[in-house]
Amino acid sequence: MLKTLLPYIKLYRHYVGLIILGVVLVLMALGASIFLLSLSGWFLSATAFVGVAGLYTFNYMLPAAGVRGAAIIRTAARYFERLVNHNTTFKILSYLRTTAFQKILPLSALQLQQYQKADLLNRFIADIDHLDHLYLRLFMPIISGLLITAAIYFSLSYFDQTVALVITLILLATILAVPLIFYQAGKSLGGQITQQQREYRQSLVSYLQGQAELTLFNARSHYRQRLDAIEQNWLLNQKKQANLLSLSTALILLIIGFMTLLIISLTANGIANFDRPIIALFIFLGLSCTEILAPIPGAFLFLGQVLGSAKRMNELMEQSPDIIFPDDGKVTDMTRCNIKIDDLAFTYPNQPFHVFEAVNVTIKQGEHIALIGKTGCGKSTLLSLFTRAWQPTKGNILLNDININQFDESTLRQLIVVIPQVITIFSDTLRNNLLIGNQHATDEQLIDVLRSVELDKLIESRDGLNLWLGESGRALSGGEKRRIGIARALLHNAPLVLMDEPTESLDAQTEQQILAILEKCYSEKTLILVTHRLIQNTLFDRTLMLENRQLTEVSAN
Ligand SMILES: Nc1ncnc2c1ncn2[C@@H]1O[C@H](COP(=O)(O)OP(=O)(O)OP(=O)(O)O)[C@@H](O)[C@H]1O
Repeated sequence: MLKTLLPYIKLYRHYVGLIILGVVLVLMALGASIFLLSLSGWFLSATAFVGVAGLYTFNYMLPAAGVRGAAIIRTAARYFERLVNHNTTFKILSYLRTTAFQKILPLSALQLQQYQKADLLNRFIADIDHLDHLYLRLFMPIISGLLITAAIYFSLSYFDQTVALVITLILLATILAVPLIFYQAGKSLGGQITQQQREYRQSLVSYLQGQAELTLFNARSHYRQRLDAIEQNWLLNQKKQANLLSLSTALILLIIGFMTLLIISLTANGIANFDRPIIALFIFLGLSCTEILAPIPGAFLFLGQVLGSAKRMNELMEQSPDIIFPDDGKVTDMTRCNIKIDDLAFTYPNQPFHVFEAVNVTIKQGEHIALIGKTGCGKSTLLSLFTRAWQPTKGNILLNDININQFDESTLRQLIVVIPQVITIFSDTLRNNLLIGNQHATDEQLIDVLRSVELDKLIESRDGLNLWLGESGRALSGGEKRRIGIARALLHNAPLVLMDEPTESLDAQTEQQILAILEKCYSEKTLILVTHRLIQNTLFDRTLMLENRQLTEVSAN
């Protein structure tokens, strides 16, 4: 168990200061709460004992001030404790998400292929969220519970050693033993809930995405029934978990009740040389211990779920990338790029057929190539070999006469810019969507680039570069999204431009406009543009066709 959780516990070293502050605030809130209830109990019974005669002799002011002070400290400490501990949790979670993302980023397409997108998303959202239980629900209540128990022992032993020892032992036994019982009770349930949540999310995404196919093949209601069955089982297990949680609360109340009875019987004959109201102080203190014990069984009840999530995250994060870039790669002229493809062959793993074999071609610096071929002939695959998303089965790709395996990652990324088929627009401003192309670009450069791709109208709006593009760029047309893609590529300023069907599904007029923009902006760059049909345009110097696993030249424009 510790081995599974260790990577996440280690993260806490980055936040030691905040964690100590959190523990101090929890202790203050708990301490003030216990002090408040015990003092109030003593105060009430002390005033009852002194009766009317006490009006002139009893000092009401001091305990009243103590009660008020403790109430104020409790409220303030609880507020700041929530603030600090939730803030720390968010920081830990965001660090974890960033670290996890950095770990999976270098994984090859082959390694990522084993995970469904919905599964990856579920790991990033639900599994990482579960890990916040570790800090907020597990470590914090246990650590603060043990520390406050020690404080109770030392304070009470001033009044009576035996009662102090009994209360401390009951508290310690509950803090240490009850969690183990509920951990065992909830372990397999937690694992099942994590698994069912994952299964449900994946199936739901597939169900929503596959509506058209499911309807066409009359499989919608069958699939829906399967989805409902998973949901029912998931809800059933959540109900069992909630029942266990209620049982744990009942058990804690039983322990507190038992402890209170024990305190009454031990203190019935008075405590040492102290007045009788001190008995009330002990009883109320016993009752207030509910605050220490209440969160503890619940923490361990969810531990099974936390462990399940930690295992799934570990599995993802422990992978090492199978495509390695050298640290000290070769250097080259970053302003130009010629290409030599030498005897290149590629087969997807576990597939019986080559996508292509023995591909040989030389492309000069500044040449513009149209790469055509039927759907599924391997055009996108060829482009993905340039970026090293996949490793060729045989042969080499050379840029500026250097094998791409010999460049470090940053050099290769600076040499190549890819404009994919689908341009991803983030739910962010126009500026931030463009800065993806070059983090250091100035506003002037962004505006120039937008003019080059004829998107001036976007900056003419009231918000200018702060224009909010909305989720997936909903406010933009298909053609405008492609232009944003070209604008990003222009900002990246790489000498080799790879474009995957940039005019697919656009009308003929917009297609011509986009090609004109490419001709204007990329006259000096080496360009390979993938399309599945022949495009007659002055942009292209040559057209290459991928057919029957071979690359052949079609014609010179
Ligand atoms: N990850 C993968 N694993 C296995 N086979 C794949 C994978 N990706 C693509 N393929 C297969 O490899 C072949 C080439 O696919 P690719 O996407 O490169 O074709 P394409 O020419 O770009 O097609 P389109 O014009 O439709 O985009 C296809 O038969 C496809 O089914």
